Amino acid sequence: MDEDAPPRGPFRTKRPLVLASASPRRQHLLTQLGIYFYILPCSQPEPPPEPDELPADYVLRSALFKAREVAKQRPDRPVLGADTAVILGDDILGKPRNAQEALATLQRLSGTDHEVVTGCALIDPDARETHTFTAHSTVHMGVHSLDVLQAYVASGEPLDKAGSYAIQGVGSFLVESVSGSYTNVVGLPLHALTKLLQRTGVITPVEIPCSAEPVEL
Ligand SMILES: Cc1cn([C@H]2C[C@H](O)[C@@H](COP(=O)(O)OP(=O)(O)OP(=O)(O)O)O2)c(=O)[nH]c1=O
Repeated sequence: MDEDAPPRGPFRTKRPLVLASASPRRQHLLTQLGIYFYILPCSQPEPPPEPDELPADYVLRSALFKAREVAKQRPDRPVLGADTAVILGDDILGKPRNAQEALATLQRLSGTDHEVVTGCALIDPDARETHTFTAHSTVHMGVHSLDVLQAYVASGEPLDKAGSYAIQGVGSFLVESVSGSYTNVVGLPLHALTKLLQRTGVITPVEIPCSAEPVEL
């Protein structure tokens, strides 16, 4: 990226970060904010949950794992890792292994409330600090017939999504309501993340020339 490039949104990127993610959704979420970043997915498979590991502890551990693996390759830049899981009862639901598992998951989620938790880890080499946090959202799924769920699975969208659905995609029809951050369900809690990126100087608000006329409300 051209680090002198003009800002594309409300933030100027002062320290381009490395996004340790292969998720097109995470890449899109940062891009839509106009934040400049490099993409360097973690080449190692994320660790599975430990027995009885709390969901928030797991997604944090997984996000840290991804960030630390990529930071080994880019020790000079801030590195952001993230991990999102759908929690139903005591089960941590990641991405389905196949269409059958995706359908079974969606049948379990139908008509219920479930949690979506995302862990984020930002490694800041300049400050020699690692920042971590989790964000929780509650999703209420409507009741859907087996035929509809089978047709949704056949679309292929569920196969690379935690919980076997994409709230931002075709799967939006499944969701009756969300409490908490919507972007957290997609894969990055942008409200909390942009606060952290500002605190660490990765981004700053774009300066508005004082000559700019105030917007007539
Ligand atoms: C619940 C939900 C998940 N997802 C996606 C976001 C993530 O890409 C994926 C969660 O799996 P993750 O393991 O968090 O991420 P990933 O494997 O896709 O990418 P990486 O590990 O390289 O960062 O599910 C949606 O796109 N929409 C949704 O509504």
